[in-house]
Amino acid sequence: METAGQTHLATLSQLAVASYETLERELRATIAVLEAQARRFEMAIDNIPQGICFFDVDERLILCNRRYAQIYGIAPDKLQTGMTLADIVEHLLAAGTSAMDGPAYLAFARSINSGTSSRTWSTELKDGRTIQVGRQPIPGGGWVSTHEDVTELAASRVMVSERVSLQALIDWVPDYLWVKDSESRFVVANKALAADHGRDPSEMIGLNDFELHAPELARRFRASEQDLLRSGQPMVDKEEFIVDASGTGKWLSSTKVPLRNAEDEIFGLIGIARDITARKQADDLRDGQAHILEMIATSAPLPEVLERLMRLIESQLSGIVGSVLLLDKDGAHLHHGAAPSLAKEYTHAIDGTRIGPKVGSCGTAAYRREPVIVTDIVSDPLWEDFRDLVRPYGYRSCWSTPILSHTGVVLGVFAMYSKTVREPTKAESNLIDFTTRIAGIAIERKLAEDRIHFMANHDALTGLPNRALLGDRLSQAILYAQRYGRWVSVVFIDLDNFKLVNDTLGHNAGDMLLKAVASRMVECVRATDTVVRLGGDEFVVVLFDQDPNVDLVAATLQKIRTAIAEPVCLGEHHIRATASMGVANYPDDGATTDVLLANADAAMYRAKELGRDNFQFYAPEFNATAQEKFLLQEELRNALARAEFTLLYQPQVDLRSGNVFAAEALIRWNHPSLGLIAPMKFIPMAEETGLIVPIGDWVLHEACRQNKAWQDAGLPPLVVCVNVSARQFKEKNLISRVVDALTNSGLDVKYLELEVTESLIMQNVEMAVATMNQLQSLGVQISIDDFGTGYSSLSALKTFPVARLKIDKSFINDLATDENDQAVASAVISLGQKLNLRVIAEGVETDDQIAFLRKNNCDEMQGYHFSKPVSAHGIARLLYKEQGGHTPPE
Ligand SMILES: Nc1nc2c(ncn2[C@@H]2O[C@H](COP(=O)(O)O[C@H]3[C@@H](O)[C@H](n4cnc5c(=O)[nH]c(N)nc54)O[C@@H]3COP(=O)(O)O)[C@@H](O)[C@H]2O)c(=O)[nH]1
Repeated sequence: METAGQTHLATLSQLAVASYETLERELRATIAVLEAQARRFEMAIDNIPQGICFFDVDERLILCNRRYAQIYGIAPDKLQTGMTLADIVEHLLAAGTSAMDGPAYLAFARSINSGTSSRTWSTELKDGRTIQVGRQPIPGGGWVSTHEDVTELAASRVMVSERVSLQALIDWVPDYLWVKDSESRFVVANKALAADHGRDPSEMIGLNDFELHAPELARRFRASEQDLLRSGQPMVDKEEFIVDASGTGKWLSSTKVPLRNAEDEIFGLIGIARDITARKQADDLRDGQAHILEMIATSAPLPEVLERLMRLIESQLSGIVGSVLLLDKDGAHLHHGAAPSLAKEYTHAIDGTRIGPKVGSCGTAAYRREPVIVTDIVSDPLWEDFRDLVRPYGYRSCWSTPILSHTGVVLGVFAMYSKTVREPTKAESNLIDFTTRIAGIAIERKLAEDRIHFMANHDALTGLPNRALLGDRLSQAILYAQRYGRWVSVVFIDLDNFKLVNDTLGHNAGDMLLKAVASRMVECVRATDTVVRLGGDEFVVVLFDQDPNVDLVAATLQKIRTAIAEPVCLGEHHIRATASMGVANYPDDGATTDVLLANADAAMYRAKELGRDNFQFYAPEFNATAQEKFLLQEELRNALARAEFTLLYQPQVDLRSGNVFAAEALIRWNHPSLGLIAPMKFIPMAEETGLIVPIGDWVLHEACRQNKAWQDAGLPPLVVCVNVSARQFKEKNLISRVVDALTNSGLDVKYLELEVTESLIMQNVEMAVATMNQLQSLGVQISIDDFGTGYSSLSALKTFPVARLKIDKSFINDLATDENDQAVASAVISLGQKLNLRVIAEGVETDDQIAFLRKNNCDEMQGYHFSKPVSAHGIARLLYKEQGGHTPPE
């Protein structure tokens, strides 16, 4: 290549042969052209990005550009044409850019620039820059060199080579790893991350999130990263849920840290994220199970527990929905307990399915009591009858597991449906088994709670609501009545003489009677009414939403009364029960549950007082009666000390001779202000309070004393009969008390007879017979009072050491007309005859009754027909009269 200098010299040699003027003109023109060319050439050279130098064969500088001076830090004016290479090296050293010293640099330059071949090499300057130098020889000697600052390029080359090795390294990392620039573009991405997007790591470079993710997720990523780049705050182990490009939801734990350059400026970020979906699922499963167990422990409603359980398992198994079916009490039908994700129409369609050997997966699983895995509903014969039903919903496989109690009883079925034809994996089966067991615990617990609740609110014997439920039902009835202007009738019911049945026929018979009466009462009322057993023989009926009409209430009560009175068969006995009932109506007789119950109770007591087997509507004075009863009880406690008791005597007559042979002592209470009080009014009270023991003692002493007094007065000797109450009879020292009474009075034991009731004996036959034997061995006679009412059996009667049977008044009252009473009376008489016992009829008031008794060979009688109970003087008078003597003095 010709240099500018060569052209110049050639031109000058041509001009030497031309005429001076012409030549001068031409020369000037040529010089101008050449100068212009040279300027353009220099300008061009100055504008190229590389430094450039021309050297002649003598190592002298022909030309260099500004860039060259700039690269080496030499002032441009220092570089003059004709300078030697050594001069330039001097300038270079002065500029301080050379990394080598002068001689070394010169030697290096000369070795490089010698020869005729082209060369390229890099040199590193003192300031760290890398200069790539090219050398090209010039024809005829000399050379041209080019100089390019390749520092950045070198750096990126290093980076590229580093990146290549780093890529290999990070591709081993199973987590997602990436570097992004300040614009959130990927600079580096590892294989795991790239593979998720179906790419190679190199294809990720330069992409941003919007090119990889759905817009919403991309926006989320970008916003958080830009925030991080702005604030410089790293994001550490942030757990976030994303839906990836394939539509799969996954949990990531992400850490993103800003990247800074030497100037501490942020130019990008490095991120690492781990797919923690499996761990999250395990956590969710554990937390979910803990939550469900807590729900079970805290008695959360069963549907809520089952729904939570179902949602939990659905969150663990992809593409699966399920249901819990509960087995009805009848053990034959299935009803839905929870099916949050199953198509509602389908759920309804199979609700109430009967279990059986070929009833889809669930009905069959419950029937077989083992899991039934149907992988393809379309072809499995178990689904034959249900295929059309399920088709519209697209379920193809159904895996059903019976839910069993801890004793192995089927409680329901756990069903899982998939829209693909498949069977469960091992892991899925394990999870289903485990969840099914939890469902079993929840159901069993609910059943136990229901049972406890029922037991707490119901009577175990009759199954009726108990006192605990009464308050609730009554309150609701009152609220309803208040709102709609209706009545609530509260009926207190107490069976009459129930204790007698219990005592004489035993507790089993008593229980049977209570059950029979309870179910009859329930049949008499509407489903909205409530029949409650308070305990013992006490019941309450709450009549809900009543017409405000006493007659209608009375009609219901009469219905109950009639139903109760129907005979009940208790083994070999047929019992006719009766009840005393008291009614209080809301709102007239009370506004609260307590007041209504108290007033119905008072009315019931009134019914008892009025002879039982009737019902009474509450009246305010009943409470006054209760108050009165309380006061009377207090008076009774003092009556003995105040000597307010007296005895009347009722003669007993031999039916054949007509002679008085005995007298029954009957107590009276002569109250200073209340007057004469009948025993029926205070004896039960004395029994209740235990006062009967000292009172009975007094009667015994007084009767013996009086009898001895009659004898001492010269009257024909009589037997005095003294009633002994159950409480007295059970006293341990009864025998010694009797002995005391005889000793104190001096009465011969053969003139004392004790009357014990049949029911008293039947309460505890063994004990009664033992006590009666002791009395008999003393010489005291015993008669059985109220005979015929206590259900004593013939075999038991034979063992009783008694002298007389006393036919109860209730059988004598209608003796003339009632065939049943006649049958009982004649049976008792013939029984006495067979057992060699005397029989006395009590309550005899008419000639017809006497005629019947005589005709049936009854031995004795007592009753108003002959004499009412009379004073001791009255008896004396009677006996004198019988003797044909005069009336004794008072
Ligand atoms: N533990 C004790 N109980 C006693 C004592 N004194 C009496 N009683 C018991 O009280 C009940 C009621 O007795 P009372 O009012 O005295 O009635 C007796 C007779 O008056 C009555 N009676 C007798 N004959 C007739 C009649 O013809 N008609 C009719 N309507 N009543 C009549 O019967 C009662 C006697 O019954 P009973 O004892 O079963 O023979 C009563 O149960 C007494 O037992 C006592 O001191 N202690």
